[in-house]
Amino acid sequence: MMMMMMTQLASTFAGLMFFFATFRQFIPEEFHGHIRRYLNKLLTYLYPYIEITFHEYQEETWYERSNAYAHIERYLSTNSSKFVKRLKANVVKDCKSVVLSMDDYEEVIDEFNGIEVWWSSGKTFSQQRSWFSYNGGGGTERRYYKLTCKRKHRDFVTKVYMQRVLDEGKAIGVRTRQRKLYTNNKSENWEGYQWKMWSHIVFEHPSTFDTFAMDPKKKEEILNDLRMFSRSKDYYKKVGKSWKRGYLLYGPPGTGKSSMIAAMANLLEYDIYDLELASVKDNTELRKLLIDTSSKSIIVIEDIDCLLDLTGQRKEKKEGSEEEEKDLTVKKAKWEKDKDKKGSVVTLSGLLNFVDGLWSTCGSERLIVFTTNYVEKLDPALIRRGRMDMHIELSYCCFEAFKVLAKNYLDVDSHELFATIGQLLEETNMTPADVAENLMPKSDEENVETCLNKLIISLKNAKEEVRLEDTKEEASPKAEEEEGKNSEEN
Ligand SMILES: Nc1ncnc2c1ncn2[C@@H]1O[C@H](COP(=O)(O)OP(=O)(O)OP(=O)(O)O)[C@@H](O)[C@H]1O
Repeated sequence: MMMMMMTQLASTFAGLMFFFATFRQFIPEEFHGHIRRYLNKLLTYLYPYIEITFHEYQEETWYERSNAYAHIERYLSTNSSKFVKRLKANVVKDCKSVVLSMDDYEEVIDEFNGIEVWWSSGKTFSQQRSWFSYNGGGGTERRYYKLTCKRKHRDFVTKVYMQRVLDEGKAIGVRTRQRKLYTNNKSENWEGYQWKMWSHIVFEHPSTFDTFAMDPKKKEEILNDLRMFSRSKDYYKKVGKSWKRGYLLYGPPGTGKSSMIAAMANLLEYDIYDLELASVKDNTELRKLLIDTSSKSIIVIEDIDCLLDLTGQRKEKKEGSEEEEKDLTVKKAKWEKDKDKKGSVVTLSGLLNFVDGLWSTCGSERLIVFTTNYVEKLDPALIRRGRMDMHIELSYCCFEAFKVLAKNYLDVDSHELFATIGQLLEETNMTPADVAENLMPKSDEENVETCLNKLIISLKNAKEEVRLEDTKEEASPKAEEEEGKNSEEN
């Protein structure tokens, strides 16, 4: 109602201004100044309000949602939703709660320190298409909030009241934030109804550093590094570095690289962007994806070794074991097939720029994590300190790591079979994933002892397999020698 009245007053005044503009040529020049002054006075009398508009996307940063808009949205959802007639509902936290916000073209009155302000929501349409808010009809929807207050309260509203709205909106955002796991879409789908560069689901991985099995000293070191990073905003500014840090996680499959990334995200309360490089067409697309990531996030590129070998820019290639080479060949073939199917031409230099080029400084408080099973295959330029600041080796299960898994899976801190298991873990390699699988009870009949015994049998089998393998390898050169001798004699 109030808004309607104000709109009518505004249009009355606009009519007067139009009248003045149309007939100004018939009015002597010397009266123009006076008329304008009187019209301004009349404006203050007829329409003693000011309006401030907050757009969802700023013109100059079209790719970035305005923080102010998001803070206002949350503030209004929390403070005013009970006074609004039409609401929009968002279901959050695994369908357990509903967040209500003002629907388009709704109005609400807010009061602070005895001063009233009026908020309204609306949207405009532009013919220009963008990646963000496509309305399906060839144009773009751009939402905004409009704040109206009395002209005499301008200073109070713009300084004190608005600061309160932004601070409260930000705090609500921190309290209710649902963390997200993003994956990149193919660029053909970046324009179109509801399509964006990244799709997401709610991130609710249970992995934490408490449940993560590794040497406790190493774990503590990583925890300290992460905590230090997250509170070093000022330090990074002081030393002139952008606030980001690179982690290289390497080790055989099943040693916990993905679980550690989830634990990192849970510790710091960051979102995860899981970047599938094979779907990225070229370096320009890679940069656009980077720009569209938010702060407080972890950008993950898994199996980085595949990409680098295919670009043919690797400086140094070390031979791995036969099995490793075979595994890598299979992975590369799969990657190449995906890449060809999706037409990806991301290069090493594109990736280096992604990690620490000029564009990488947009946003802040970001971790970039590469994972690989073959660290020795990587281009040294990619993993030098400064790009990948911390190199973390995730390896086969040691006794300390086993104790964490025994606690997680069987809820035991000690047992008489622990000594045997400790001994076997020293003598043979088993990944934490395999140890965990053995420790997990598969039926009600399985108890702590049966599970520990299951693990002992698996460890013994693995040890025996290695022994047989070694004996075969030792025997084969001898057999070849014998064969050689025999053929010479014949
Ligand atoms: N260090 C660990 N601590 C606790 N659980 C682990 C650990 N490593 C592996 N696991 C268990 O094994 C499963 C597989 O591990 P994960 O996927 O993290 O390994 P990965 O190193 O990322 O493997 P890949 O290289 O094949 O992607 C996890 O779901 C987790 O349950």
